[in-house]
Amino acid sequence: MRVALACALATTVNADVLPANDLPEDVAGQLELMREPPGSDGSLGLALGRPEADWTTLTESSPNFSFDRAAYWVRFRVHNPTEEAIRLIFDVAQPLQDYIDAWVLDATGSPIETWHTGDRRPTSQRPFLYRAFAFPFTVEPGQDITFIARFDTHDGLYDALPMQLVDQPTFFKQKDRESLWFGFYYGAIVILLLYNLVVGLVTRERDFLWYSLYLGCFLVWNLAFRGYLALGPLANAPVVNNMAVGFVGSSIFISLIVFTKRFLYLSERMPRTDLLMVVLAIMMVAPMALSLLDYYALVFSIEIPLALVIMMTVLWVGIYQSWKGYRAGKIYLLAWIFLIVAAFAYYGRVYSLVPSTWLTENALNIGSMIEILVLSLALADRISTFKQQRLDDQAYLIAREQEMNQELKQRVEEKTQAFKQLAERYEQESITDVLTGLRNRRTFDDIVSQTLRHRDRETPWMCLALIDLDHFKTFNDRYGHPAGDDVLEQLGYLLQGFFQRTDDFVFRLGGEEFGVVFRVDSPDAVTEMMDRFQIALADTESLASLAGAEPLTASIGVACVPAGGSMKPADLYSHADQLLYQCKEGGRNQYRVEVIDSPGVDARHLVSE
Ligand SMILES: Nc1nc2c(ncn2[C@@H]2O[C@H](COP(=O)(O)OP(=O)(O)OP(=O)(O)O)[C@@H](O)[C@H]2O)c(=O)[nH]1
Repeated sequence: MRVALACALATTVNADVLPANDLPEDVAGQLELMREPPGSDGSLGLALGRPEADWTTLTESSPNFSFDRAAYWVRFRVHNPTEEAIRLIFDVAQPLQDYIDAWVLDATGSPIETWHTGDRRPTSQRPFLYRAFAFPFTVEPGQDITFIARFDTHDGLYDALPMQLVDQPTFFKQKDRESLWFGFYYGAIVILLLYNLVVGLVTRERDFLWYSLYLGCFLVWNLAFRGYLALGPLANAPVVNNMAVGFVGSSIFISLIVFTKRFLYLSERMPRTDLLMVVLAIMMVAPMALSLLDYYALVFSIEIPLALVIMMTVLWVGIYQSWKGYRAGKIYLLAWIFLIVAAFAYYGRVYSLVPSTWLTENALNIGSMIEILVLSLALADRISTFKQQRLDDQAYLIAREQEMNQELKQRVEEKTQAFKQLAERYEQESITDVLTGLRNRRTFDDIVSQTLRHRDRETPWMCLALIDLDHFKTFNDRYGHPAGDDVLEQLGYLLQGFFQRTDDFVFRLGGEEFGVVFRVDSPDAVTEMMDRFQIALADTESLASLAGAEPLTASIGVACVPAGGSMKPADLYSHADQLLYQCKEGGRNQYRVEVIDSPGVDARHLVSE
């Protein structure tokens, strides 16, 4: 089949002698080709000794012998019909050709120039420093020369061999343009690589790091594939450069798989395809390892089909996710379409399926550049989406926090209010007598002293009445303590009802003793008040019904003093208490009123009748 391929590229008609001053643009049909018979020692002598019938015309300018262990010979003749020497160059723009031996022979068949080069030989053996292989020679006026070259492989794998024969100025002009173009291309990849690497390191987003690894592998592979690696520091270590093509080539696909898995969430969205991708990545380790053992043809016979399956799979992933409406999937598909179209254009040119133009020549570079750019943009877009998501999350958290703070504040307020009410209740309870609901002794001193201090023109007199039930012990003993409680309660009601002005204060001071703080415009009104009270006490039905046989009576001591004076509460109390005592001594059921104009002076004493 390989022989058939070689024959398909050639016809049996031998090519003409080429005029050095008027070279055809395309070498297709101008070169002669011979497949070296097995067992040949590969020497120039043996090739020259072959019958002419073994040579066929090469109809392709870029033949590809693919997998073939045989060596191939290419030959052409040039004549310089002019008066001047013409400098030409035979360019084999295939940086990965393993071995090339080339000779320029004069008309007698003697070698004028000899080269032994190829990417498996040190770069220093090249005619000059160039990423591929170009052979410069001069055709003197009237001279006929024959150029003959032998192409051989390390272990039987050829790539396309794009050939051209041009004058040297044209060649260098072309290569200057090419260098510029590649400079832009690699520069752009390096910038994108650094950008993704820095973003990955700063954001700790591993997608960027895997993508950077993919870019890094792609860059190194491309430099090796395009022959630039052989011009670098490892120029004279061809084995390493050859290993790099296979090793880094496999790495590209492994890093691409990891990136795709993460970028498109394959394990969640396409678990079966994810598994397939993992298997393919593991399989890719085989050519990687083989490349280290330098099994070049074997590496590519595994790597190429695997790469095709991977490319088809990632294409499927892109199509499926686009169909499902995932944004990342759409961008990914777009990026891959560019690369795939470019790859078809490039290889189509190699196999003469599409015309060889600047665009098809550089299709891979353009396509890969767009692919890389689109994926970088997709990643950047993802970062901005993440950022937006983070901002949204933050905004949500802030709003939630505010809401919770508000809730907390409200709860604290409610609790504070409840505590306040509770405290007020306790406070109220602490100053309230449980049985009668009247004020107890606690606030008595304060209220007495406040009322004593407060001058009022309308009611300038302040009185303190101490009311004590008579023979209450006997009542208790006779009717029981609960009945006594009822009496005290009813008396409380009575007092509250009787003294109900805003500046009247009724207290249960303890036991069956009650106190009333009240104001009057004149002390003369007090006796009349006390008379009324005694009547009320006797007439109050509830009390009367409780009292039983003996009516309930009380003794009352009332001390009155003009408010705003220097009378002390304790002294006032003591006066009232003494009056009460006198009432008890005087036979009970009576009141005594003492009017103290100024403390200790001119006290008027009024007694109930
Ligand atoms: N039911 C009842 N009795 C009380 C309460 N507090 C005090 N007492 C009783 O009131 C009585 C007061 O007795 P005394 O101080 O001897 O006074 P009295 O019997 O009223 O005699 P005089 O005051 O001298 O008329 C006692 O028997 C107390 O137990 C109370 O809250 N409820």
